[in-house]
Amino acid sequence: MSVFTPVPEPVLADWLKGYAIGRLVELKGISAGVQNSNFFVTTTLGRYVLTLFEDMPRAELPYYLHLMAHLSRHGLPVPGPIANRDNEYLGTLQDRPAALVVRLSGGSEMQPGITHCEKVGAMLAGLHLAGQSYGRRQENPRGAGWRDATAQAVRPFLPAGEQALLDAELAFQATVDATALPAGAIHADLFRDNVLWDRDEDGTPHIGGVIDFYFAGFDALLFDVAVTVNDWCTQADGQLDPARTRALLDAYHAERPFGADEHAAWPAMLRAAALRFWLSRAADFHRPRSGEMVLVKDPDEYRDILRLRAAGVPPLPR
Ligand SMILES: Nc1ncnc2c1ncn2[C@@H]1O[C@H](COP(=O)(O)OP(=O)(O)O)[C@@H](O)[C@H]1O
Ligand SMILES: N[C@@H](CCOP(=O)(O)O)C(=O)O
Repeated sequence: MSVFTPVPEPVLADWLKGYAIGRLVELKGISAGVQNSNFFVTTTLGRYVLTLFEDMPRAELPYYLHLMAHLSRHGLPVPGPIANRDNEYLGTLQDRPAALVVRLSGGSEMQPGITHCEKVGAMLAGLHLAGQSYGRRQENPRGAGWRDATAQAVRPFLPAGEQALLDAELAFQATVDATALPAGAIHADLFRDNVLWDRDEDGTPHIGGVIDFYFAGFDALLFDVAVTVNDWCTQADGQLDPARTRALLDAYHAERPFGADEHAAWPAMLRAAALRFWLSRAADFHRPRSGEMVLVKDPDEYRDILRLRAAGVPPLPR
């Protein structure tokens, strides 16, 4: 469920007077998503998505909204935020920080093929290249500090075998210096449900939109590639699908070639990315947010992916 805070139509109609996007025609809650309250808003001038931020510190939100504006200005299919008549992206609605962004077309593809993976690889490289000129900096909110604190919180809930896996992985990651890798603004959650697909007239899929930048931050670009590969290129048994993995990485490499330091760090980054989602899912599973119905994703999937990546991975393209 994704509407934690209801918005009555008359309240929204009044709030929209602070914008230059016409009058409210339709308001509809969105059932996907787990973090915030989201609505489709149609006005006499266009189609938008309204987000009420439920748990996120207000001071951190401008980083995400300005990043979306920056990427959109660079021609990427990222929803541009809408400024109000005070020229601000961030407002307040129902006592929550709130923002409107452009509604993009398309739907997610949960069973991607080679063409999808190629396009996602090229898109991710585009995001990273455009992000290099983004002037703001905010650390990855799910970086090393969060990882260590979450591991300590979750560890007591895990069976002995999983505790051993966690301890070994934390010890391994402590030896990895990701700060030396090429870095910049990363999406950090480019899962299949955060890309919207459209079709060309001949039926070829193309990316209509990349959404959900609310885990973005400054970190190693290769970590973002690893997060993306672990979701888009993993088979049902947890192993990487060789053809999809190659398609995604080749397409990325063609836009932003991987360096020697990235070749060396690749196995560690795939493991770090798997650990990050094992931990967040395990935390949601064992310590759910109280008073809310939230979708909890399966932590075991990423525990198994972590085990498999630690056993060996194919190299990056050269
Ligand atoms: N700009 C957008 N254009 C079209 N649909 C969107 C847009 N932003 C969000 N959505 C829809 O809303 C859903 C939830 O958004 P998401 O950002 O993933 O929520 P949450 O932050 O709560 O996880 C998405 O799955 C998508 O269907
Ligand atoms: N992609 C993450 C969950 C993040 O939720 P989102 O709906 O905000 O993308 C996972 O799969 O664990």
